[in-house]
Amino acid sequence: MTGIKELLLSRIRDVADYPTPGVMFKDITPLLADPAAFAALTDALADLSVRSGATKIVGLEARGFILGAPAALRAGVGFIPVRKAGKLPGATLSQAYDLEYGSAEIEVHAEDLAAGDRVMVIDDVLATGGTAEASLRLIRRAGAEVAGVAVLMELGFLGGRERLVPALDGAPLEALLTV
Ligand SMILES: O=P(O)(O)OC[C@H]1O[C@H](OP(=O)(O)OP(=O)(O)O)[C@H](O)[C@@H]1O
Ligand SMILES: Nc1ncnc2[nH]cnc12
Repeated sequence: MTGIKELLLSRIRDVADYPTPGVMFKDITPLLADPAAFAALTDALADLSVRSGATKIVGLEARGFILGAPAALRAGVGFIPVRKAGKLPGATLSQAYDLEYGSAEIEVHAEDLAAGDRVMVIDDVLATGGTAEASLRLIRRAGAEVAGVAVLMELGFLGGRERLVPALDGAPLEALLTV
């Protein structure tokens, strides 16, 4: 394990039975409160985005905003928020999906993505892969190309990678940590 992985892992807190019984919640707030860990994470995500040739970064609400926005600034590309339904004021594309603990619908401003864009999706956790998969559908429906998905942490036992890899169609799934 490299130094950065140890640092990031040490700043993620396990919270049992949150938000529902049986879920082990991975809380990234201690990592965000540590500027050295947050900077190392931002640099790693930005580096993956630059290497993938991404021209835009999509962040998935809400924790994907916290990680994706500084990574976009660092990478020198635009940041596009994919939000839970009903939060964006303009014309949107919508996609429904299932979560580890519920179901939801995400949206993007239709005008934010177009043919010629190459998009890296950033989020904190890959669990079942439902959120990320839905975001890939939105990106492609907008006419843009998927550069990859980059997450801080993959929960391997939930099978998100197996779900997402076919949907990625050859683009990389990068997880800085796997548990
Ligand atoms: O791989 P999946 O099973 O789709 O789960 C992963 C998603 O779930 C969490 O977000 P959540 O919807 O809880 O929203 P939040 O970031 O606003 O807390 C997490 O931040 C990912 O976006
Ligand atoms: N166990 C978990 N911890 C943190 N975020 C999540 N999103 C989905 N499952 C999660």
